[in-house]
Amino acid sequence: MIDVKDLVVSYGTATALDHLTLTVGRGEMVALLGPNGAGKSTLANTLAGLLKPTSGTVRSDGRVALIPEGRQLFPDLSVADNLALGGWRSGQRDPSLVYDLLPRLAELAGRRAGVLSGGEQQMVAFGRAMMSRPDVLVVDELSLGLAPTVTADLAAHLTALNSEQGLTVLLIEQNARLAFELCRRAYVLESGRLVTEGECAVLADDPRVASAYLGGAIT
Ligand SMILES: Nc1ncnc2c1ncn2[C@@H]1O[C@H](COP(=O)(O)OP(=O)(O)OP(=O)(O)O)[C@@H](O)[C@H]1O
Repeated sequence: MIDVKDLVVSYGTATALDHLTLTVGRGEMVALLGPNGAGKSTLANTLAGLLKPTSGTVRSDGRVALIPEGRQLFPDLSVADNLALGGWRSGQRDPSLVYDLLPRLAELAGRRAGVLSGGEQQMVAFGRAMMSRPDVLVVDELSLGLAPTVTADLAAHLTALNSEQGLTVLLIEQNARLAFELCRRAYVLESGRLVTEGECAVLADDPRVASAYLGGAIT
């Protein structure tokens, strides 16, 4: 569903992704971990078509939607208008599917996005992505700055979409515990290169991964 081969993405002379190869199969939910500056958002933006590869290829079947880092809402527009912008490319005007999925958004529809809490804003970004009826969802930092209960609520929605509707998900996360809970497989990126990949259960027992991302071994 997502097939990235030998991908190089540069900003001028600075290389952010350095010959990256990874795949996410149809209906899979796969995690991508990495420290600040590893190139995670660069990959997300390239998958969403916002950045062009310098070399290598990025292929995906079907429509790709992005929940961008920092949400990137239009703060002066209403929640309903932010959602409508998400449906612009696919011609999807009716937000009722998204309101069925995330009923709180129907209650917030008339509110200005800029006055919402961080969790509510992330829900709007989630709903906006779903307005395009994606086959593949790239989530750039679901949990960033959110309370654990809010993150858990959003994660439950994501898991349901993946397991019940077969949505393919690439979950980019700083919170490795969350990523390992939600995903079976993960890739670890550092300085634009893959340093390890595999089953989350195995990675969690890898001392390098545990000390860098889990604050010590998982018990
Ligand atoms: N617009 C830009 N112009 C120049 N360099 C950039 C630009 N955007 C990102 N970079 C650089 O590319 C590298 C990868 O950045 P990127 O934002 O993809 O990392 P990240 O893993 O998402 O980091 P974070 O977790 O902090 O968001 C970094 O060295 C960053 O400084």
